[in-house]
Amino acid sequence: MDQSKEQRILNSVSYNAIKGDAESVLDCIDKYCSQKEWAMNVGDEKGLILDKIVKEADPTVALELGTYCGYSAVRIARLLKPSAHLFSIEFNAEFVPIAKEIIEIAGLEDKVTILEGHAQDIIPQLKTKYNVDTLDFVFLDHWKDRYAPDTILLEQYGLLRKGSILLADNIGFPGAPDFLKHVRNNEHYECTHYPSHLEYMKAPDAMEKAVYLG
Ligand SMILES: Cc1ncnc2c1ncn2[C@@H]1O[C@H](/C=C/CNC(=O)c2cc(-c3ccc(F)cc3)cc(O)c2O)C[C@H]1O
Ligand SMILES: [Mg+2]
Repeated sequence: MDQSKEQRILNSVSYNAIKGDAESVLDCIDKYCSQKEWAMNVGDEKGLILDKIVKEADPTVALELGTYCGYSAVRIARLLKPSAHLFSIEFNAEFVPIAKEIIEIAGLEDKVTILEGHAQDIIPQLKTKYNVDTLDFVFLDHWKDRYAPDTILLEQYGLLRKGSILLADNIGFPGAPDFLKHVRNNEHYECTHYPSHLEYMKAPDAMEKAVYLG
């Protein structure tokens, strides 16, 4: 059975990246996905916006929805302070081992825990099973129609605190209209829009930051 695109991305990282060097892992994936096979990583341009918001948040506990190959997990985890941790939720059993391997090549396996399952099943367990109090930063990059319901779950399970920062990918394309409707014109959120471009393409895209006000 020939390999998947995600397996080919891992092969490229495993062969070309410098072990323990997160930047070289990111560069390798960006190079492969812009020159060989497009893939839905947040990419280098929107990645700079992600970096900026993560640095601003300086989170102790961060959550990512939609690990995929682990590109944004590496992007986030490389900026975390020693005591900080990233939980990343992924339900596709094919992607989990690939992401784990890519995160390990980046030398960040101690900073990231991949939780295998559907976000709607895992979010309710974060406090009880994973000893999370509240989340300082959340990166939403999973199925776009899940952004809104999963944000509401985070609220309902008391996982957001005054100042928790949500950052959502693909607000431009494929778009997440329900999420935007939920956070904009909502007294509990302060939103900022970041126009950008689709990963590895010229097409427009955007990210939205929504700070929870309590
Ligand atoms: C609910 C839930 N729980 C756990 N994992 C979940 C989940 N929903 C998706 N996931 C996992 O996240 C990943 C899914 C991400 C969805 N992202 C996308 O569909 C996506 C699509 C595009 C795109 C742009 C232009 C085009 F022409 C075509 C596609 C670009 C992107 O940046 C994307 O994130 C993988 C999946 O297994
Ligand atoms: Mg995305």
